[in-house]
Amino acid sequence: MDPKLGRTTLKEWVAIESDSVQPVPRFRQELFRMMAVAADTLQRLGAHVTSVDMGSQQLPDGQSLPIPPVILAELGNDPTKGTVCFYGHLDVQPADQGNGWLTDPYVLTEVDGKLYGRGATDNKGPVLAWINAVSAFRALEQDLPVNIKFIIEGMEEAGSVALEELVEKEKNRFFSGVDYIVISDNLWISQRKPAITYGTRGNSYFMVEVKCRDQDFHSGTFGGILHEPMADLVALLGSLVDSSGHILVPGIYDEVAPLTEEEINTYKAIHLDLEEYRNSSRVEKFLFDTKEEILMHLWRYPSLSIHGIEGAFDEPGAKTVIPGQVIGKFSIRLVPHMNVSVVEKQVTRHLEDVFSKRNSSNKMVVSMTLGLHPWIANINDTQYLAAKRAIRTVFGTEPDMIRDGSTIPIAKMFQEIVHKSVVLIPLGAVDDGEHSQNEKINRWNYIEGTKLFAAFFLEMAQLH
Ligand SMILES: NCCCC(=O)N[C@@H](Cc1c[nH]cn1)C(=O)O
Ligand SMILES: [Zn+2]
Ligand SMILES: [Zn+2]
Repeated sequence: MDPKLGRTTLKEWVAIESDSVQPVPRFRQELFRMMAVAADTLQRLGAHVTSVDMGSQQLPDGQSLPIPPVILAELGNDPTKGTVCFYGHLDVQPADQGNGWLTDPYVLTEVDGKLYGRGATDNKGPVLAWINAVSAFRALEQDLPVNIKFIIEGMEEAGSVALEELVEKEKNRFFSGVDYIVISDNLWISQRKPAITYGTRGNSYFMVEVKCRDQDFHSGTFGGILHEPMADLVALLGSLVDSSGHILVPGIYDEVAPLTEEEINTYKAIHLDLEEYRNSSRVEKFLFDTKEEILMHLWRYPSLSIHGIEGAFDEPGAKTVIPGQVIGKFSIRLVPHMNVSVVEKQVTRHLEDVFSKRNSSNKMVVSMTLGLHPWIANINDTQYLAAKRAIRTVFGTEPDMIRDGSTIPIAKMFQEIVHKSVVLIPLGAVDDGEHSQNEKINRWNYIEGTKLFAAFFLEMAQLH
């Protein structure tokens, strides 16, 4: 670490095992350490830093764990300048070297220009790139072209626990002077071409429980005389989506935004080598054959995925059990202008309808455990123009204007609560492997990404 500039390296950050997904005291300690290191880095840069106590988290097993603080930091408060707020997270997904990693996930390791390590791209690298960009102005003894704020959390991978309440609370204080919000927590759609993201899908996560009793049965003793919970559940799950990916819940497509010719042209403009995409994903055939259809079904149409069955026998071997109670888990990715509570009603009504036709004596309970709204931005907002110009300067090309099929709940929260324009400026390449084994960020992306953020500050200052 450079004591004067507060410069920290990605290697130091990756070495901190800030896993927020596994709720165990050791990782929580690491998360607290991570947030303390980040707060210290920002302080050394000259930022005014507040580490907000987020209280504790009640787990389903009765255990309580402390939530790492959220960092709110401010650099500059010149009223003649625009204020850009950067959101990032420093927690990571679990990583276990025994589980397919070729290097130690917590030791940043360079191989052929690729920096491997958990959190390298999601999201420690991009947070540090933003800090490095600020630090570059400091090193050159130049005034920052814009006022900068940071909101950095440590629980994103666990669902951003308690963050919405904090954003609500800080709406008229920390966020009052903010003009624009930048998030860099997703990927390009290509290996080399930069992108700007203007929309994400939402997600409604469902659990459907089918219960006969709270104990399993022997299938020799009871098989043939029971309404088996698993058979009910498989029928319920099988009623949700057909083999072409079309969702069978009545009314689910009613509110989906109509497709315009202009929108189709935006998909045509994106360069996506389908063959390369298919090969790198190691998938023999997708549901759709054209680039436009693939992009539309990832970004602007809903999809339904079945994730798992709790209580099912899933071990190797041939146990002759009839599970007494099972819980099916599935989710629907939502798109503009679908509504979370309408979807909840449609899904519940559909499952009740299918279940009632089975005349089963089991009990079925449907619950929506997560309702995250889709987000879409106005790409004519100033910061989109600034990001495009900065990309032209640093990369010498026009960006792909993309949406993301996954969900970044904080984007919609900022839009709804803070009422500020949000842009996603990803730095990582399509093959960075967020959440997967051997996550990496390319050295080139990390360095050019830092330059991109610095160029973005300058463009924002001109356009504000
Ligand atoms: N490329 C950004 C990925 C962010 C991400 O993985 N978000 C999760 C959030 C979520 C949605 N439902 C439950 N968690 C995602 O699965 O989209
Ligand atoms: Zn992330
Ligand atoms: Zn993630």
